[in-house]
Amino acid sequence: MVYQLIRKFRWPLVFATMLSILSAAFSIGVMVFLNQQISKVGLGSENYNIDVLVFAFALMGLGVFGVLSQYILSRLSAGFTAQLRRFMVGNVLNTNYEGIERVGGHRIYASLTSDIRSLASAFSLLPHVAYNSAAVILCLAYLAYSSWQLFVFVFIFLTLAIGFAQVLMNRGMKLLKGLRETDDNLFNSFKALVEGGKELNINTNRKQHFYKDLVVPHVEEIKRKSVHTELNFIFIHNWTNVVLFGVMGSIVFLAQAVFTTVPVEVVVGFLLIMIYLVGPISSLMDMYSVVAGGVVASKKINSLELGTQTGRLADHVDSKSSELNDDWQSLRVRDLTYQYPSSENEMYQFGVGPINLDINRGELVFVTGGNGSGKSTFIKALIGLYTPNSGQIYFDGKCIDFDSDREWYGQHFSAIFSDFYLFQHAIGKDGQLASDELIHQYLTKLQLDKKVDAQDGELTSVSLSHGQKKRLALLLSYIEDTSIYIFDEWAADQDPYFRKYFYMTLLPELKSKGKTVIAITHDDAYFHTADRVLKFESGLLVEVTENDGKSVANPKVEVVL
Ligand SMILES: Nc1ncnc2c1ncn2[C@@H]1O[C@H](COP(=O)(O)OP(=O)(O)OP(=O)(O)O)[C@@H](O)[C@H]1O
Repeated sequence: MVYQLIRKFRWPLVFATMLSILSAAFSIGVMVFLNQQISKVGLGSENYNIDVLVFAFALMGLGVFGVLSQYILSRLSAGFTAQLRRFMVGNVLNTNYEGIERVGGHRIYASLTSDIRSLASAFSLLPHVAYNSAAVILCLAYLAYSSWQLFVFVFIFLTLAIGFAQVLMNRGMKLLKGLRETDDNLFNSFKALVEGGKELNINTNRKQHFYKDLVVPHVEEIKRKSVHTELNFIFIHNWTNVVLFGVMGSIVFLAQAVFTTVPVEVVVGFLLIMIYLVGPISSLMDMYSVVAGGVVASKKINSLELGTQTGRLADHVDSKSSELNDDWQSLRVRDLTYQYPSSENEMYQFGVGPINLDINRGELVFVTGGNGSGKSTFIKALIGLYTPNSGQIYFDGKCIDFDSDREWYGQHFSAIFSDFYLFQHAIGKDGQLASDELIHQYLTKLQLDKKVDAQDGELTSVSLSHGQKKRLALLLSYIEDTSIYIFDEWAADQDPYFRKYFYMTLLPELKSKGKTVIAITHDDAYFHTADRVLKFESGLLVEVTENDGKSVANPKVEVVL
């Protein structure tokens, strides 16, 4: 994913790099020019005015190309970061729910924040890397030109020194990887800190345990690993300095004892360039930690495999591909099974099915069963949030292919899960924000008109009780106006009055409009209002009770397509 993005920016990156190299060439040019001028000190120069003009021109080039490359670079870096954010969010949105659940919210959040930052920093350094590399290469070329004997010595010395630094660099990469892994744990703690705010606030023992046994060990581990990693890069930095000054000292001593034929001004020029080289080489070594951090971040983002489950990788959000089937008449489930993927933390893998079931247009179906019997799991597989391991779902005879039809098929459902998230914008079937008038009608219907208002399709307040929030979620579902409604224990938080209103008025009303309702519920007092009650036990559909009271144990459905 990151590689694709870098490819997208390759031409502006090449342009900024070229400008950086030009800027480097000018700075080396100034150095070389000054070096040559030193030899004229005390002798006078015939071309004095021309020399001053050339120098002024070189300074101008240095400034202009410097500013230009830095400006293009900052624009490029901001553009890359923005594109990376869009890419990441787009790919999270285009990733199957299963994939999101597998990765875990905290890991996605960690990537959205720390990995994007690390990558953007590394990306913005690329032209600086080019600048400094160019400076080093040009300097070495000039050194070779001024004295090949001294250059051969410098080259061998530097090659050996870089070889040793490489060992430290590889170690640094490993340390950075380890450091990044601990970030995920810390983000998990941050998630608990925010989401478990109430529980932590009320319970001092829990607060203590959370702080001392969960957060502090993670923070300390990060501190320890950071110091360790930093120490590695400090070694690299100082090793570089020692090597460079070592080379300079050796040149001076070798010039006295071995290379006695090399003129003094060549040795002085050589040293001048070497002193200049300290800057670019040290910068390159310092940048290595940032670039390596970017490589680690890129690998981390790729390991999430966002968007790859759907085969799409994009900086946009997929939209409905074709017209919905609003006239559908039957939804048939055949031998459907779904098993959660294995994980280290789970004692066993829960699965549902094989399940056979026919649901007709306009039916009111209740799903019941003990906690953990698989009701929600089945519903998630039914509506395409989970991909069944085997079996088929036929929507009006069309066998749903979860690779190509998932998006389209999912559009026929509006769902309120027990752990729902309440969005503030009401979006209609046409994808547009609903009119405030329509929102008001539903606010009145759901007895929230005194608490909530609407402005340009947005609910003005969602600071409500949990039961009231669920009513707002119902309002959003109404406005979505799909043909199938899924309610996962919707009435569980409602007062007796509203619970009755839900079962006796709202659900029959939806049915009378031709909507199909599948509601997970434990409210047996209202089971008689449903057309059918499906009972789950240990992942299996064990009983179907028809509204005439007829009960069918272990129902087998005739396959009629
Ligand atoms: N994300 C998950 N990963 C792995 N296993 C899961 C996951 N979610 C649920 N399970 C397993 O599936 C089983 C059934 O969960 P499910 O949510 O379908 O039950 P349910 O019938 O809806 O229960 P409840 O009435 O308590 O909501 C659980 O006991 C659990 O072992």
